Amino acid sequence: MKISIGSDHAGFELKEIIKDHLQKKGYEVVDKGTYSKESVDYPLFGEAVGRSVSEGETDRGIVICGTGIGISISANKIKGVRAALCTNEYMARMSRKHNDANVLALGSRVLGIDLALSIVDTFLSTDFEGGRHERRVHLIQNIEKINL
Ligand SMILES: O=C(CO)[C@H](O)[C@H](O)COP(=O)(O)O
Repeated sequence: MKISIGSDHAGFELKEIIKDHLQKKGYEVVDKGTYSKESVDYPLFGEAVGRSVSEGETDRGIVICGTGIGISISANKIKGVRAALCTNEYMARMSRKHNDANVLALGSRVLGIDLALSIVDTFLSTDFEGGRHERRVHLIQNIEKINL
């Protein structure tokens, strides 16, 4: 599985830790920045990861800012992106099982490193359940078609 990852300055250190963790597990990781702790604007990185997933360059995305809120809002503006802001493993599991989320958003100022890594592992190892949830995901996709 190919993963794109992006963060602002607040998420930079956690991004590097997650990138290293994923590479050690054998994932191919595409780093969309930022590349230092210098202050930057999170929408640029939410957009870059969102486009990477939406255009099929990568299978899943991970976006990180201080709270995870701004960068998840930004990624969700890209057509085809279902970004889920998760603060625990249950949310990560359900974002995959029920929502078929394709981008995980994390808050570096909210989560400890161990919890963040276990949220990432849960997100990447859980499959979409389909069934009634498929109908609901299609309804989300319909909203995108209407709001051109
Ligand atoms: O969480 C965020 C957006 O939702 C940002 O990381 C946060 O707003 C950045 O703040 P600052 O410029 O004060 O470091």
